[in-house]
Amino acid sequence: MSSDNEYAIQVQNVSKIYKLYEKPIDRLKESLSITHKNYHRDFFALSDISFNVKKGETVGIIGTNGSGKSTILKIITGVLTPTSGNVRVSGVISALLELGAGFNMDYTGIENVFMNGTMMGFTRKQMEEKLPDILEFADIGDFVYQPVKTYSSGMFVRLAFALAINVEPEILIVDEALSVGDVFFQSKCYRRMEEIRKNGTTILMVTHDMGSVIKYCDRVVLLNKGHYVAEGAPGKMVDLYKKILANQMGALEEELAEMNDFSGGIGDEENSAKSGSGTSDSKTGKSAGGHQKTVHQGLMRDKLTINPSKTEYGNGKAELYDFGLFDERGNLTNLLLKGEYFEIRERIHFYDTIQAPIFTYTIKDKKGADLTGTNTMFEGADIRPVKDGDEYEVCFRQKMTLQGGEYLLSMSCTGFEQGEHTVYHRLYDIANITVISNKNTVGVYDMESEVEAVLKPSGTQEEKGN
Ligand SMILES: Nc1ncnc2c1ncn2[C@@H]1O[C@H](COP(=O)(O)OP(=O)(O)OP(=O)(O)O)[C@@H](O)[C@H]1O
Repeated sequence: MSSDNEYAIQVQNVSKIYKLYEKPIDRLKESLSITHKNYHRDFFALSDISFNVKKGETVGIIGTNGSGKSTILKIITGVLTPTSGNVRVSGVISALLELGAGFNMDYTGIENVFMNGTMMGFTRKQMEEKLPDILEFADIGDFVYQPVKTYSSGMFVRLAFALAINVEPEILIVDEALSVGDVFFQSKCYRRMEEIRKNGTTILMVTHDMGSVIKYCDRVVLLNKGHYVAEGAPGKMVDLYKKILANQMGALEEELAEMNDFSGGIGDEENSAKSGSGTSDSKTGKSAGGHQKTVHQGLMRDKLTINPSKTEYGNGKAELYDFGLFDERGNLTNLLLKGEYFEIRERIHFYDTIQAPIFTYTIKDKKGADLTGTNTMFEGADIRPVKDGDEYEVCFRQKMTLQGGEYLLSMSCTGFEQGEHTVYHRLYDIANITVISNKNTVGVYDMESEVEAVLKPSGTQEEKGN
């Protein structure tokens, strides 16, 4: 049972409606109308959004452009008021919203630091104590004595972030700010965020960088066009988000319905992936897009360990009906040795004409971060147009250089139709790959360094060793 004080942020049935007028004059006409005639239409930037953030959690909000991410952050921080619903916040918020929010452009950097500190409830003395850390973190030199309107966007974000993160906030809210600033500053910010997160700060972040979402968030809320879609484990939510990006709304709804069948399952990694019948609907014999399926015998995939959860989507013009993973000795296996060559084979049946199909594979870690992958387009493979009834067999051959560990393999047949990226059939996290290694190096993969070390003892001739 959850008690109220376990939450840092509670968002309850929040809607934000903007009045949109066709012409500027309509606004005036409406305000002067004696009959109270409407000259506007209501636009729901947010429709009845509810979610909670527990104290100490790092939660990400993701969604396509215009889905309402910034709007909800602004409502939580009090910059905007909701049209209906309410937000309860427990703790001092430090927010890094869009560039410029909370800063007075005519004030110097230092003056802005003091002004924002006061707004957060700190005394001048407290801010004076924090100032050295803030300035050191921002590292913009004498510019702190200049009005912020003279700053480059990079300098501005350095100061704004340094301030937001060095006041030891109870709740830190970050909106996409990290995409500005150079790579060194970004990594410094992430390190600092990691520190304050370990100290128990609640973090709510909006970002389009799915790698950061998977790496830093405990939980993710997915919005679309102002509506709440789902919340749960980062890897799962990123997969749902990719469906929205690929316009696979049917597949998305199917998956959401399955997630909801597990009452109370949303937000729980294990429960949010429903056990299903593998990658195809074996009862109806239909492909993802509803075409009558061709039945294939003697499948490679039958000899592999595959994900029992339902993990497919696509418009049904193609079916990736079989795949295999072969080690250097030609064994069909999920087990590979680091350093050996291996093959990923895919067999695809087509139910329609496709001018330029693309075949792909991706390897992810357990948290859902893409580690590597390629496709026939990147590789410049000669792929011909296909028609109903055709089949393709594709083989990717490469060396396993990932460190020993457990990984997940996804694959798909995609393409472009009228310039739009189209997913014909995608199987994600369909099989595991276990990499066995007798020598691990640092990080996710091994660059297979060749080492040459030369000892030069004092007073002797040089010795060479490998
Ligand atoms: N002042 C406003 N008047 C009218 N519509 C607005 C206003 N501010 C935002 N909107 C609209 O509300 C919707 C949500 O905007 P918001 O900035 O919250 O989206 P977002 O998810 O943060 O998008 P992005 O990823 O592009 O930053 C958008 O369609 C936007 O055009």
